[in-house]
Amino acid sequence: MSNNQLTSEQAYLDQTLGKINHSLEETKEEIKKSKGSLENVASAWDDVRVKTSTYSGIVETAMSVRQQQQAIAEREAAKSRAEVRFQTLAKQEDKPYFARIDFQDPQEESQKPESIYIGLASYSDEAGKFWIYDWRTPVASIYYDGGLGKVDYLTPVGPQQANVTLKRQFEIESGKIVTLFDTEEAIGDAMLLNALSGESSTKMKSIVTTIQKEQNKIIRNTAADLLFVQGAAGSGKTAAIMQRVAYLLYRYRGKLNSGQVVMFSPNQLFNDYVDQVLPELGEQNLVQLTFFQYASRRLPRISVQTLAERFEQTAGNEKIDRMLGSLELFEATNRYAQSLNQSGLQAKSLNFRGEPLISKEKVLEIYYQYNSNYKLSQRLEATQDSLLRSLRAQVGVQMKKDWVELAIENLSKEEYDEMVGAGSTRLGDDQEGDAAAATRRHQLGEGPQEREFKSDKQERNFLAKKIVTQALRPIAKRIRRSGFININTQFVDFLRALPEFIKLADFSISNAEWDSYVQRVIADLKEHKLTLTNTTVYLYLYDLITGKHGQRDIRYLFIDEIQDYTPFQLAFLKFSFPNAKFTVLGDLNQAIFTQDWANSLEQDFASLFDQDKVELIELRQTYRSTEQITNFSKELLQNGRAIEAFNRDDELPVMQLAKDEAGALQAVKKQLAENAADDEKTAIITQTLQAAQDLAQNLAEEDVTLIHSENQRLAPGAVIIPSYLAKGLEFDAVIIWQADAKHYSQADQQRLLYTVSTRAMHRLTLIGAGELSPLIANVPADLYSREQV
Ligand SMILES: Nc1ncnc2c1ncn2[C@@H]1O[C@H](COP(=O)(O)OP(=O)(O)OP(=O)(O)O)[C@@H](O)[C@H]1O
Repeated sequence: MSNNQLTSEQAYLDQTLGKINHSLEETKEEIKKSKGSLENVASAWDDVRVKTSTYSGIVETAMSVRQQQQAIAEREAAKSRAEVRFQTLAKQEDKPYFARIDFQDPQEESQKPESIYIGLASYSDEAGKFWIYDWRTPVASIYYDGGLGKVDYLTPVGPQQANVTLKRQFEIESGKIVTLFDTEEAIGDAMLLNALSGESSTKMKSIVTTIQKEQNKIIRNTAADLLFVQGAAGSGKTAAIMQRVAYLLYRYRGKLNSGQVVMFSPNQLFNDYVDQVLPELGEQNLVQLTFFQYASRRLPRISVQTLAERFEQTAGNEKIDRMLGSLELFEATNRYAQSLNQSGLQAKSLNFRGEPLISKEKVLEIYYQYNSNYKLSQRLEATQDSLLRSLRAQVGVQMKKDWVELAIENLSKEEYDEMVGAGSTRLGDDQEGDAAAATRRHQLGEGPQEREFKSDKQERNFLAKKIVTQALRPIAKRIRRSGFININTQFVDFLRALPEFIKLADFSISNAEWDSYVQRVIADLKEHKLTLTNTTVYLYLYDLITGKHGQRDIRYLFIDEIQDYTPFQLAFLKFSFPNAKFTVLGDLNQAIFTQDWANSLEQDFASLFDQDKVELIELRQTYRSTEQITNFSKELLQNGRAIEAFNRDDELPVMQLAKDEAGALQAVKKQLAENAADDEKTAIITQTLQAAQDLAQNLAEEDVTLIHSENQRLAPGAVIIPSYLAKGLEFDAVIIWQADAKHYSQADQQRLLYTVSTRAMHRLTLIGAGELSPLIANVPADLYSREQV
């Protein structure tokens, strides 16, 4: 960088900042003005004369109220526009841009190249000159996509070409250029290295200044219905999708809002970790939830298997879990539901005062009286209508019963007044609303006046009708909510009938194994418990029977850590969000719940989409960890070769093996102290929750926080955390606890060990007791150092 360049760039920056400052002052004025005029308009309410004695007076009053409301709404909109602009400008005042590119249209090479500056948001002055371009504009894509020379980029009107003559990156602090470098690369290594050498934090940061070419493809993709991102641990999958959300919100501004974008994330801690990225980019947060939350919210009376239970209880059920999570089962559920059109619905009697009012046989008779061409949802709707009619017919029957007589006798004065005063409502209407409105009208003296009865009989009949209608109301509600279907029994019936709908032998499951599994599910259901896999089947079956169509307003759905989902769950999500485009991210090497069969997940899920609309992007370069940590951890895998480390040098991972657990504990204490002295934030990662709790007890004297539940917040200092909660997170230093033969020896623990090792950014220490883990013994000896402690 020459001094001349620096001087002229600083001059440009000063000019830009001058403009921004000016706009900032103007916007401040605007806010003040709109606040003032809002107050003026509001005080003008006093001038609105209410005239109600004549018809024209009423019309006049209504008109002026309306004008007044409109004036307030306009002022408010202007004020909030100005406030948003003010916030953007205030951010720009600090760091207005981070890059510059010069380019020419290849068709017009005789002309001077155009220079554009790229920042977090666009800025143009009164004359319409663009001083800064938002990083999401089509032209800014040039910055991320290639080096110097000819570059293609996509605009809303089609592909464009540019001949890039300069790429310059800046670091600006408080209005001064700190560094400036020109690069021929897409994004120079120097800038990236700088971005990556920072410390870990409890909040993920935005990466807009250093988005890589492959990541840019993910961010700007608008064509795919299913965008499948397979990427190594730390390759920036999560980072890329957070910027993708910001991009989509910008690209479809006005048509898409953040409430229409949903992300399924691995756990709550992760939600907490990423929740600053979008606000940092000037956008609102998207809706984030875990699959567990989604499923258990819909089944408040069932306790759905938690993340910890799922992680610790899957052993022993692999074959059956695999079948229950398969697309074959999804299809089988469809076939079973279809068969209910002929017979097999499990109904419940609608009981009233301890006895069946409408028996389950009657419910079934109604359900099956319709033509077999009916869809399940139509059949259900027709049944609901018919049952509501039967219920209304019951009013007359019940009115004659003794319990009604007794209820009339026992009416208090208040109850009597209430009944006699308010208007009547019909069963099956939205009674709560109607009744409330009627009472309000009554209180205002607007509703029907207190009745006068011609005879005692008339009074009795009136009261009896009221009492019966009220008493039957919960049943009407149950009918409208399809409470006459016994979904628990239906689900069990499906499980029992399953061998007719799927070949168990294809999954190497014997009939006896299946029968005993069904018995276990029945026992669980009695205790109101369901595994996550079963919950999904249960919900899908329920949705098919009741004809639910899912949430049609959701336009984009993101699923992170897709390797922990079953094909069935994914198919269910596709069914539940029928209008959404899917972006799914995963690393098959980090499958810690679904094990080997995660390998077919990609094809399974893709098979649900139009093949022309499926795109796969692979990210191989890792950014999180140092070269040494990446090279070590990829050797833990059988197929880790394709992973490329980013050239960032640091110390080798260390394997510390103690004679016994007490020695290992000492080693952890020592390492914790060393990391703290070096200012490295440490996570001690255990395999299970139990191990984390035990270790926390043993380290009670140390300054560490146990993260035992996903509902906690990430604490700023050192933490102890079980493996399944560490997913997606990162720490300066990681200590893997019990990294020995006793705890990490099975082939299926390879991925787990890989997942936890790749949480480390700068320092990785594995601590164990007894024998060296065979999984670590497989790693070439020059990739780590060994210490006997
Ligand atoms: N282009 C980039 N510029 C700067 N930092 C980046 C870039 N890409 C990724 N990173 C950083 O690398 C780290 C890992 O990224 P991220 O968490 O998105 O990876 P991931 O693929 O989701 O990992 P995992 O599968 O292990 O959860 C983060 O700190 C992220 O900010």
